Amino acid sequence: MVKGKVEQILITKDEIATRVAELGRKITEDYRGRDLLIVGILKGAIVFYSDLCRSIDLPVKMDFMSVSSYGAGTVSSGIVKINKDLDHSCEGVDVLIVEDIIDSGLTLQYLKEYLISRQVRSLKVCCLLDKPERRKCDLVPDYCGFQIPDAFVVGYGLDYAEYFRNLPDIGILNPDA
Ligand SMILES: O=P(O)(O)OC[C@H]1O[C@H](OP(=O)(O)OP(=O)(O)O)[C@H](O)[C@@H]1O
Ligand code: HPA
Repeated sequence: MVKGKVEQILITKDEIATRVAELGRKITEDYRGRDLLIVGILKGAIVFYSDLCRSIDLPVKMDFMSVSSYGAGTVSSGIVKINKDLDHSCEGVDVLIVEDIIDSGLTLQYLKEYLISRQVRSLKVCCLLDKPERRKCDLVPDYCGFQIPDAFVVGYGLDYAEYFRNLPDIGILNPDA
């Protein structure tokens, strides 16, 4: 089923694993001695989140938000909707948002403003993939796995119309599929 729908593997599972381990080491160094809350953004970040958290060697807390702005398409509607908020207060807490991808940047811009308004102690963003060419706002991640070209990608948590999230590699979607 996947054959023909993903036209090219962009990042292999081994390359992802190596980079996730590097990010985990860096985050461990940066947050040593601090109380960190890692916020995963459902659903796209789930696979990256679970691998990244296990590569961070610190006593962290985990929470999730669910937002959506793409529906079943490949272009952001620009309207970000919070479907699930944090379970606990984040006031005075060091928060790291974990995202699968930054494309237009509108989702993260909205989330950052929202969490800052809830008076976090500090706020940083870790994304696996960044498409800087597509940016519609001024947003730069603090930690980034890979910069990628302007193509719609799937796998390792990323979907098209909810499919392909379970692919172990990241590939470019065949636009005709
Ligand atoms: O930078 P942007 O243009 O805002 O795009 C990035 C967002 O788009 C995807 O979420 P989506 O709304 O598709 O939901 P999902 O995580 O459930 O797949 C992705 O997980 C990011 O949250
Ligand atoms: O390239 C992408 N793939 C999957 N979801 C996305 N959300 C923004 N960009 C993408």
